[in-house]
Order: sequence, then structure tokens, then C-alpha cells
Amino acid sequence: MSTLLEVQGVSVTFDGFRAINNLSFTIGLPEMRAVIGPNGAGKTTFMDIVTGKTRPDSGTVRWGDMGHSLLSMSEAQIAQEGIGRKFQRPTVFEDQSVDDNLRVALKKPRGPLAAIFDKTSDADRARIEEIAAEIGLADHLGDPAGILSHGQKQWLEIGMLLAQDPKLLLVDEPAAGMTTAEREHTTALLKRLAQSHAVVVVEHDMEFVRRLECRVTVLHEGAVLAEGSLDHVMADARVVEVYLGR
Ligand SMILES: Nc1ncnc2c1ncn2[C@@H]1O[C@H](COP(=O)(O)OP(=O)(O)OP(=O)(O)O)[C@@H](O)[C@H]1O
Repeated sequence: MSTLLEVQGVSVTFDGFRAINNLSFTIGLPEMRAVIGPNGAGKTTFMDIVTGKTRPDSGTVRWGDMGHSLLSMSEAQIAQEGIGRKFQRPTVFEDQSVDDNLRVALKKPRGPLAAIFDKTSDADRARIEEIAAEIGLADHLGDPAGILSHGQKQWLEIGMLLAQDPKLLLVDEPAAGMTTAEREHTTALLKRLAQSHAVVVVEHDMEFVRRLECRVTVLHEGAVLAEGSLDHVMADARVVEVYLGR
């Protein structure tokens, strides 16, 4: 496993309030990591920093073998580098088919002619089918995304991220609102993806985190409070305090 992302000594202040406080965080490739922490711990702000939406006041964010700084890149450049983010609410194109949703998400140079003639090459076709099989929607390629269940929409959005060939996937509360069967499917999908990607899952649901069977980072007041297996961090008195002491 090599280091893919290294956040070091990062701080962010909003109107005098220090939301991220000297945060350091490293993730390798491949790896699955769960990030947990009470409300306001800084989980969303952490993802905003990695994707370039929020710029830290101090610290470094390095990426890849060459340790390129993400802080000098735009949000679009960071996405291009291979960082994909999935927000909690699915944002698929409801009127378009599953197939079309995946096709528009494919990473490739799109000149004006490609857009006009809308050609799908054999390689694109194969990639769409491969992704649809991976996310469990191979039998739904012709269906409008709007008729999919909540869970299926979430998987489609993960598929749309995969179409961009990311190295790192940031996934915000993937299990929220899912049925038990959908949660199991999601766990299996994320675990498979983590064999060849870095996957960071921000999640409040401890049962879901347990099923991911991965290293857990606990954030509190914008810094890492504890790190290790879920059992390890949950046995830490400081972690118990921040969860139960409020
Ligand atoms: N743009 C902003 N302006 C002012 N304060 C902000 C801003 N963004 C975040 N904060 C504050 O920074 C702190 C960290 O917020 P953040 O959303 O990162 O926490 P979180 O761990 O994702 O919380 P939750 O689990 O509730 O989503 C909070 O106290 C929040 O109110």
C-alpha cells in the first residue's frame, strides 16, 4: 500500500471559529477508511478541503507518488487528478436512463463534435456495461433513473463516479435511508472498490461502519482524536466521552 493522500497540519477558521485544527490524515492506495465523529467535528470541512472547495489557512495537502500539492489546484483539476466525491443525496439525472447517466459521466475529452454526434464507442459501451455490473444495475440500463429505488440511485451515482476513473472516492453517509438489503449491497460494493481504490466513508451509523471492517479515524473539534479498528477506538475513554458526554 502506498500513500495516496497526506493532509498535514491543516487548520481552517470560519469567522474566528477553528473548524479544522492542525489536522493530519493519511490514506493509502488501496485502502478503506471510515471517518466518524460527532456533529460539527469537521468531517464535511475535511472533505471540502480535499476537493478544493475550502482552502485551509495553513498546512499541506499532498497527493500521489510525486506528492503534488492539491492546494495549488482548482476543484476541477483536483477532480481530474482522480478524487471523486459522493454527496449524501443522490444527484442523478432522473429523466435519463441509467445507461445515459453513466455515458455522460465517462471520463474522456468531449469536443463539440462528440457532443453533437453523441457517438458511443465500443470501448465506452464495454465500460458502461462493466460499471453497471459492478454496481448491480446491469438489468436496469434502459430504465429511467427516476424510477430507481433510493439505494439504486446511490449505486448509480457511485457508478458515475467510477466512470471518471477516480483513485480516491469520498463517500458521505452512503447507508442513510437504505433498506437492510440495500445496505448489505452497499457494504459489499464499497469493500470491492476498496481493493483497488482508496475509499473514505463518512458515516454516523456505527453498525454500518462495523460491517466495513476497516480502520476508523475519529474526528473531534477538527482534529484526529483516535484511530484504529472500531473496537479499538470505541474502547478509548475520550471517544466515549465525546459521543456520550453531550
Ligand atoms: N462555511 C462555514 N461558515 C461558518 N462555520 C462553518 C462553515 N462550515 C462549517 N462550519 C462550522 O465548522 C464546524 C465543522 O463543521 P462540519 O460540517 O465540517 O462538521 P461535520 O463533522 O461534518 O458535522 P455533521 O456530522 O453534523 O455533518 C461546525 O461547527 C460548523 O458549524
